[in-house]
Amino acid sequence: MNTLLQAEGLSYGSGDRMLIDGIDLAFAGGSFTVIIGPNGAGKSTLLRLLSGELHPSRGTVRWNGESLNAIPAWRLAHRRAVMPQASDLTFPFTVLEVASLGTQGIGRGLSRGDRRRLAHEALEQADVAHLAQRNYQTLSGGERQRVHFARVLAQLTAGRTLETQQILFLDEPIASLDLKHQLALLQTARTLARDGLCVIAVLHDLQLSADLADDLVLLERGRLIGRGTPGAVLTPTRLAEVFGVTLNASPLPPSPWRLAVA
Ligand SMILES: Nc1ncnc2c1ncn2[C@@H]1O[C@H](COP(=O)(O)OP(=O)(O)OP(=O)(O)O)[C@@H](O)[C@H]1O
Repeated sequence: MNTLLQAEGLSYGSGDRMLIDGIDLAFAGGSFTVIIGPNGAGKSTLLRLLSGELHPSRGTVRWNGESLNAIPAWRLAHRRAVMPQASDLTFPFTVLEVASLGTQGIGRGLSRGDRRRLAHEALEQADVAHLAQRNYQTLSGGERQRVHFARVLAQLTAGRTLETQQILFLDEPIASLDLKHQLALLQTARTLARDGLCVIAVLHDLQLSADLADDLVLLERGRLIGRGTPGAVLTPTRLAEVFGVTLNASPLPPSPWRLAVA
């Protein structure tokens, strides 16, 4: 594996509690990894540590061998985009302005017109171009989520004018989306991974995770319980122990969804 991002002995504590405890993980370009685990397992905390948004209490995160802490914020913004779980904006931005935020200060040799075009294209990719002039604050939860997906897509496209290796971090990106848009967003992420991007997402839907991910990272109480292909990680024993659910035969029975996302 051609490692792009590597976490070693990664730990994060709050008070006397370890929210992330001694995790070693490596991620390569061109891969789609999904972090799974029960509520409170530490998935968002891990994502924030890997993206450089949080600083570890112990351990390191390295980008191509270079400590994440040593990379200037502007360069990091070209290398990785983060779609957080919730993104409330207190300012009455239009949808186009929110998508354009992704390109602000990002990219080399881009004119204002180029940035606007990138934002528009990203809105189209996220199926919210028809809302471009709407006040973001008046949108539904799912529409807002799609606008933020457009924002990170625009950021990555602008960043590619300077950086060829990039990571997209997605924290429960489909939580508010209807089925069609869940599949569309994940399909877009998967296509980006096929084209060389490293995609790291937190998802709760184990079926979709198994269908779409190259590999899964399973967390429980801040610890790494499993890492590998969906078939290797989602064993009946683990599903019972970690999620408290039982399955009779195959860990993940055939689903009609699989046809749609193949
Ligand atoms: N700043 C903080 N201070 C104290 N505890 C925190 C802090 N941030 C998160 N936690 C706790 O750490 C644990 C892990 O939180 P995290 O949000 O990473 O979990 P998660 O796996 O993403 O959960 P969910 O599936 O519910 O979104 C939770 O028990 C949470 O209450």
